[in-house]
Amino acid sequence: MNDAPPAGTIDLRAEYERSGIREMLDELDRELVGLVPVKRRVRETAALLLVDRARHALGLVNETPTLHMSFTGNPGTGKTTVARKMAGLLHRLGYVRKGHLVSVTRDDLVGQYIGHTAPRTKEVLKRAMGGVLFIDEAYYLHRPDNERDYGQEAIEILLQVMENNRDDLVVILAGYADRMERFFQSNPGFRSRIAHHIAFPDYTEEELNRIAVLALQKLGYRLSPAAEDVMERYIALRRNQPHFANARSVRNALDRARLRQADRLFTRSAGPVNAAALSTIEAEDLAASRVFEGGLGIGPASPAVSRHSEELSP
Ligand SMILES: Nc1ncnc2c1ncn2[C@@H]1O[C@H](COP(=O)(O)OP(=O)(O)OP(=O)(O)O)[C@@H](O)[C@H]1O
Repeated sequence: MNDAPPAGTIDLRAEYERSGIREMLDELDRELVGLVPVKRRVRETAALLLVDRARHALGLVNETPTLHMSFTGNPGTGKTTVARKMAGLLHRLGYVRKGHLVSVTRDDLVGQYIGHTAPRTKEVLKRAMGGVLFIDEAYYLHRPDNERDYGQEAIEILLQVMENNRDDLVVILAGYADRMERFFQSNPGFRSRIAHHIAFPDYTEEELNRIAVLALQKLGYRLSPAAEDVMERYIALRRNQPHFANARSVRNALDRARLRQADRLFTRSAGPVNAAALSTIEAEDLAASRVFEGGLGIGPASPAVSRHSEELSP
């Protein structure tokens, strides 16, 4: 029996399996909580590229599609993580040679003195060739208040490379949606070179809680039931404080909780500790956070008094 499709046809399903794209999309689904619209867009992009490859193979097109993208959203919403996955996807489908991600900000591209910017930008572009160049807070390249800003030089080089090296470099511009929109308005060259705009929503409290559990699981830790409640409160409070950075704030909080757990075990354990003690974050490890200054948000003023609240009361 011959599995090859009839001449002049292409089995898209088989290509999907063979290229490893399915595996990659499944991984994206498993590893990232929420982000439903983003995952949908990544899946659509994969389908578009599979179809483009098939069209190439049948001689219907011979142009490389424009793959430059913009990822907009607040800090810690998964933009860098998804960009890394996107780089892998583009590599598996043969759109970039190596599939690595080079993440930069204005300071990596723009020099402080005359003559420093072009070599800097070119050096970054050289490193990124064959992969994805991720420019975080890309709008800082443009300083509308200063016409002689060196950022303009970097912009011009980038625009040229985005046009001429489309077959070996994908550029992703990332940052806050409103600032990016203003940046595109004053730099139409970028807008016209970007084909895919993906918006990253903020996580809901429930998603942030799931992110916490998943991140700890990956590290081989767990929250005690009482700590789960404190985590929920932590997220509810932290979300409304300045400098909140979605999943990143959650991960940082967990890093600090692990430090406190270690300190607690070290200084207060009377005898030997078992695996459970070594892998459990207790309520107090989280409750010591500055976010709770002024109390744990538990008591008459708090509408959601939990079943573990008495354990946390002073
Ligand atoms: N949906 C998610 N599920 C699980 N972990 C996530 C999710 N989104 C982000 N994270 C984790 O949160 C951290 C921050 O994510 P990432 O760096 O991708 O965000 P970002 O949008 O690029 O933020 P910034 O631009 O501020 O760096 C990473 O450790 C990442 O693994």
